[in-house]
Amino acid sequence: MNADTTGSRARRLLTRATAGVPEERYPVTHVADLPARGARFADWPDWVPELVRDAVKACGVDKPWNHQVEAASLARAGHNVVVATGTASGKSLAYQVPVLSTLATDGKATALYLSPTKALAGDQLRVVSDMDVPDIRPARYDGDTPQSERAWVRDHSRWVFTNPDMLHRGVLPAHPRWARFFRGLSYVVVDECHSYRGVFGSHVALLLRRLRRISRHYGADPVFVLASATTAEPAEFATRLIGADCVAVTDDASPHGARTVALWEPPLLEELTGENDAPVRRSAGAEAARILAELVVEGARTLAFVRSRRGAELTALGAKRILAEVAPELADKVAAYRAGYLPEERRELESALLDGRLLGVATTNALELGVDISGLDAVILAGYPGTLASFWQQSGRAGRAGDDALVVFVARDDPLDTYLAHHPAALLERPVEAAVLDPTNPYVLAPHLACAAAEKALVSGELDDFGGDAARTVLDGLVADSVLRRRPSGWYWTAGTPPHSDVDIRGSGFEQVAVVEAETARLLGTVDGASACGTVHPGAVYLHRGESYVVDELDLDQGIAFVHREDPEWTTSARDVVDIEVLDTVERRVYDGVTVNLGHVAVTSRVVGYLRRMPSGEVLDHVPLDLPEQVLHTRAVWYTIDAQLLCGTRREPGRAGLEPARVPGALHAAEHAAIGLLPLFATCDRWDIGGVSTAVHADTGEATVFVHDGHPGGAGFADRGYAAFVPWLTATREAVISCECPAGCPSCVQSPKCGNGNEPLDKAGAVAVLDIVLAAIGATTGHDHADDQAAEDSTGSAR
Ligand SMILES: Nc1ncnc2c1ncn2[C@@H]1O[C@H](COP(=O)(O)OP(=O)(O)OP(=O)(O)O)[C@@H](O)[C@H]1O
Repeated sequence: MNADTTGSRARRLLTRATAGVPEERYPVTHVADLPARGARFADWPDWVPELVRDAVKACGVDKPWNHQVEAASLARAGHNVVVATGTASGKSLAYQVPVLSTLATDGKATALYLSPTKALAGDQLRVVSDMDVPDIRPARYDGDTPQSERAWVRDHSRWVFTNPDMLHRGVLPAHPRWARFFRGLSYVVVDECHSYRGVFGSHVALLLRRLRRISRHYGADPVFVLASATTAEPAEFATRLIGADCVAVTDDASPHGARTVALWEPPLLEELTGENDAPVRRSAGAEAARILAELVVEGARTLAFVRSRRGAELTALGAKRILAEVAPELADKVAAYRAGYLPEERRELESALLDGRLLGVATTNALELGVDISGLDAVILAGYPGTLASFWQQSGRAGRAGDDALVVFVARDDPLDTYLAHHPAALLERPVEAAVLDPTNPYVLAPHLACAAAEKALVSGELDDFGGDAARTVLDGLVADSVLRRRPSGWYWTAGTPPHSDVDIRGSGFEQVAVVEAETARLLGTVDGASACGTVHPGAVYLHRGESYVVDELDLDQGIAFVHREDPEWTTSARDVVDIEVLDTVERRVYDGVTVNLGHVAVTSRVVGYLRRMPSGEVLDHVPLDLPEQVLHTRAVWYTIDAQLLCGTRREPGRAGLEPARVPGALHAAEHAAIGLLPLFATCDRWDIGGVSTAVHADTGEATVFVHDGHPGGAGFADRGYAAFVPWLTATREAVISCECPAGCPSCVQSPKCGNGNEPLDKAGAVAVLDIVLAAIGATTGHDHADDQAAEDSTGSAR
C-alpha cells in the first residue's frame, strides 16, 4: 500500500513524509479519510439579556451553534448538564452564557469555575473579563493569588476561578468567610471534567460532594455545568463525578474540516537490540522528528505531541537538525513548547503558529488543555496519548474549512500502540472509553469524610451522598482511630489542626514523600508513598515541570527524597519483585477449567534495581538496589486455568497444550501484554496498574494471572478489566500476534518495569494461554471468540 500522490493536500503531505522509504520498510499501516462537517446554528433564547448577547458578539461569535444553545438552556432551566463535544467546539460559551445571564440579572448570584490547571483557569478568566459584563468582578483565587487580594475576592467577586486543590485547601475549610459567596452560589462550572479520572477523579468527586453539602448549608443549590472532551457515557460519568443527576449534550454542531488519519509503525532497527537481545523499533520521537521536518518543508503548520517533555525537546531538535541540512532557512521555524505553561507563552505560541512565524512545534500534552489552536495543517502524535479522548482532542487541532488536514499517529514500541497501529477500527471507530472513578474507595473516602466533618459536623442524613454504607464503615474506622468523635447529633472533628493540608487530592492517601532539592532545600513536589520506591529511588531520573533531577537519597522514615539538578541522556525504570495474596473474592465467573475473578488483594513488592535506557531504546545497564518491602491493599482481576486444560491432556485432539516447562513464561508474557492493553478499556496508564503471574498460586491452587490497581483501595481499573474481560483478552491476543518480532519484544510481551528482567517470556505460549481462556469462556457462553477474531483478521489490519 502506498499513499495517494494525486489526491488531497493531506494525501500529498503523507506522500512527502514517506518519500524515499523502501517498499519493504513502508511504515504506514492504514490511512482513513474523515469527512468535513458543516456548522448548525441556532438563535439565542429570549432569556439571554441583550448585554450578554452583545458581549458574546464582541468576542467574534455572531451566532451560537446548536449544542451551545441546548446546553445553555438546560442549565438555565436548572438541570445539571455536561457538554461532551469535540475539540474547539465552543464549550466555553455553553457555560458562559447561562452564568453571565444569571449574574447580570440577579445582583446577589455568584458562580464558581473549576479547572484542573491554574493556567486554564487564568485563560478562562481572561476571556470572561474581556466580555466586560458589568458588576461581575470575575477573579482568580488560587495559590498564586496574593494574600492581600484574597479578602477582596471573597467579599466582592461574583465569579471565582479556581482549581480543585484550592477549593479543598483554601475555600471549603474557611467557608464561614465565604458566606456571601456560598449564599448566592448559582452555578458551578467544571471544565475539562474528563481529566478527573482514576484516584484524582475519586478525590474530586468527593470534593464536589463536600462543595454541594456546604452550599446547602448556606441555602444554595447550584447548577453544575461540566465541559468534557468526547467520552463514552458522559451523563453517567458526570453524575458519578458530581453525585447528582446530570444530562448530557453530545450532538456537536460546530464545523470541522476534513482530515486524513495515517497510522504509522516505525521499522525494527537492524543495528540495535534491547533487553535479552530483543529487536527494538526506531523511537516514535525520532520518527516524529523526521515527519515534522518533511511537513515543515512543505509549508504545513504542524503540531507534534510527544509523551515526555524531554522527548518533545529531542523531537524539535531532531527536526531542526534535518532542516539545517535540507532547508536551513526553515530550521528556526521549529520550536519545542517549553515548560511553565504561562498564559503569555501559550498565547505567543498560538499567534506564532497562526501567522506562520513558526511552522512546527513539538509539545507535551500541556498544549492539549485550554489552548485555542485549531485549523492546523497537520498533527503528529508520537505515541498513543493514553485515552481516545486525548487522541481526538489532540488530533482535533488539525483541520480547517476548505482544505483537509493530516493526522499521523506514530506507534511507540509497546503492545497497546502496536495493537492500534494494526487495528484502525479500535482507534478510529470505537466509542471513546468511559472515564473511571470510584468515590467509594475507603482510602479516598476516609480523608474526605474527616475533612467534611471538620468543615461542619456530619449528620446521618448526609451519608447517602458519600456512599451510604461505605461511608458508615469508614466513619466507624475514623471514630475507632480517634480522628472523629461520634455524638448523638453526628460525627465531629476532634479539635486540633483541620486535616485538609495532610490530604493530597492528587495522591492516593495521607502518606506522601517530599522531593527536595538538597542544595537549596526547595520542595519540588511530592510523590505517593506507595510508589516512591519505584519513582524516586536513588539514581532515579525525576522530571519536575520539565526540569530533570537525579535522586541522591530516599529516606522513607522521614518521607523525603533528596535530589540534585542533572539532565542525563538516559531515563530510568525501576524493577521490582512482587508477590500477591488474595484477601477476598468479590465476584467470580466459573467456566469449564477457567475462572475469572474480581476481589481484594495484598500486593507485596520490593524494588530490586533499575534500568538505564537511552531514548533509542538501548539498555545501558541494570543497577541493583536494596530497598524495603511495601504492601499495597488494592483490587485485582485474575483468571485461573486448570493444569490439565493448560497442558493439553484435557484438550481436543489437534489442539496441542503447553509443555509444563513453558507455563511460567507463557503466563508471564500473557500478563505483560494484558497490562499493556487494559488502558484501551479503562482510561488508565500502564503505570497505574501492575500484574503477577504464577504457574501455581498458593491461594488459587492453579495457574493464575493477576492484574491489579496500583493505588491503595483501587481506582476502578481492575473492575473495568473484569467487566470488559473478553474484549480485553481478545485485544491482548491480537496485540501479541500482530507483532512481527520472532520471540517477544517491547511491542508485544516485554514490559518496561518487569522485576524479573523480562524473563522467562514465551510469546507463542502467551497466545496459547489466551486461546485456552477465551475458548473456555466461549464454550460456556456459546460464543466463539476465535471465529470473531478470524473474521476480523481477514478484514482488519492493512499489513
Ligand atoms: N458559535 C460560534 N461561532 C464561531 N466561533 C465560535 C463559536 N463558539 C465558539 N467559537 C470559537 O471557537 C473557539 C473554541 O472555543 P472554546 O475554546 O470554547 O472551545 P472548547 O470546546 O472549549 O475547546 P477545547 O476542546 O480546547 O476545550 C474559540 O476561538 C471561540 O471563540
